[in-house]
Amino acid sequence: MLIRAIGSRWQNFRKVATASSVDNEEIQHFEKFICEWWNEFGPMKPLHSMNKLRIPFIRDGLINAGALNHDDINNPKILKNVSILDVGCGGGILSEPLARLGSNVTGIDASTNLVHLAQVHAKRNSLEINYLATSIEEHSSKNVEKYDAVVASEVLEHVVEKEKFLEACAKCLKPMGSIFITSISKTLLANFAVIFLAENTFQQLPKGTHQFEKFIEPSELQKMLEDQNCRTKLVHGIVYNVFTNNWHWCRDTSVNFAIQAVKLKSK
Ligand SMILES: C[S@@+](CC[C@H](N)C(=O)[O-])C[C@H]1O[C@@H](n2cnc3c(N)ncnc32)[C@H](O)[C@@H]1O
Repeated sequence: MLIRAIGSRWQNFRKVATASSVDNEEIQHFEKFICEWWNEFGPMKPLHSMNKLRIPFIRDGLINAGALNHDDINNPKILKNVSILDVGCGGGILSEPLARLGSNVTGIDASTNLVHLAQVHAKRNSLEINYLATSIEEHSSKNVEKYDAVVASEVLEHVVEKEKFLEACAKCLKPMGSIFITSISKTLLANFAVIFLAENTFQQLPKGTHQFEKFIEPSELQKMLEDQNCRTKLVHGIVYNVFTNNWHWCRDTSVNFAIQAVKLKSK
């Protein structure tokens, strides 16, 4: 009885002490690959190849959500009037092409070392990106309704306290702004495809990158977004070919998926 009471107190204490979405073991895991982050054929190669799919997804999602001026549609810097927060930006694989499309990108990550890498890499490529080593909870406390779009790509499956994470993401978003998320579904098929095949068998991803318990089904994510006043606009399934390192859209969302949701105006 006493042990159970102490155990429950300890759990509550831990919840308060770690009142953040950051799992430090995850951050340490990603920092191991810092030297190879920008190697297109290295351990982060699926993130590099995923850009072919997720950049048009974000760009077209913003066009369809009416976030762009009509005059900008044919401009190579099509996103020039759009402010984007890239949450869990890592070394900047997604932030950089978004900045090349003209958008005003802020990238945040819980890893100071990865943010430093991102800063150095952007500078070398003459890109102006505002990178910050911080948590989304901290950032959202000072940047309420600041961004036209918030992106969290391949991050949610590494986060604890997903509701808190999404609440903070939504807080940073302007009303009628879009949140774009890509993640992994909590299904046995995803466990097999991502952990057994991609990680353990073909080693297309570093072993130990994913834990099944942290995956989330799109329907559960949609519900959490609704709770933050964000209405789902699009849900796509994504399939990764481990042999060709190519990503494709598909109907089936039971392994990888992408969601765009729009923050409604407050009632
Ligand atoms: C798989 S990488 C994705 C990086 C980037 N989004 C991309 O697609 O190129 C996951 C990143 O999320 C960061 N991360 C994990 N949990 C986080 C959290 N709770 N808050 C902020 N960053 C987090 C890690 O440090 C890592 O850089």
